[in-house]
Amino acid sequence: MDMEKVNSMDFGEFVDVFGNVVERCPLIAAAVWSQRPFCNSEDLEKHFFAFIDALPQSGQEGILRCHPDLAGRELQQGTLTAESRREQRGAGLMSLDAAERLRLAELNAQYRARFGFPFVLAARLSDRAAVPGELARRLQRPPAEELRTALGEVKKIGRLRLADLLGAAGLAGP
Ligand SMILES: NC(=O)N[C@H]1NC(=O)NC1=O
Repeated sequence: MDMEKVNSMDFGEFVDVFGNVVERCPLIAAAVWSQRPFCNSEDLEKHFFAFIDALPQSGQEGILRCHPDLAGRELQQGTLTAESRREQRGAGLMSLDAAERLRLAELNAQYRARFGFPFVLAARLSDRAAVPGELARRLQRPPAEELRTALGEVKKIGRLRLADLLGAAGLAGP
């Protein structure tokens, strides 16, 4: 999909296509649409990230809270978004054994209790073997530092999702 196509999208189409670049936060795509035209994919990405950076802490924490746990209840219940499902499956989080699932559930709960938002990690850049160690490590960090790290992961996820969308031949159109 080229930028000309992106820049020609009406509001509804843009939000349909880019609404989950940030997990369950279509409001961000809705706000970014107003900034068009975009000169290239980096420019488009910059607007998504600038919106996140400009939010007060409560809004940034709200974005994190829109993310499903890794290997959590929504994965078990089949209620993940298509993007999250693909990412979690790719990292092997759909094939954990019972002990691994329990360990992650405990760590996720500890993390949420400490910071007040779920543990967020770009699953496509990690894997099932690395996630528990990374979670345990980040559990020890000071809250302000951890908020910055978690938002950095949201941006990594968004960058990969944008690349999928902009590279997708099926969406290129005539
Ligand atoms: N909790 C969390 O990190 N969730 C996410 N990570 C990812 O790569 N996709 C998600 O939904």
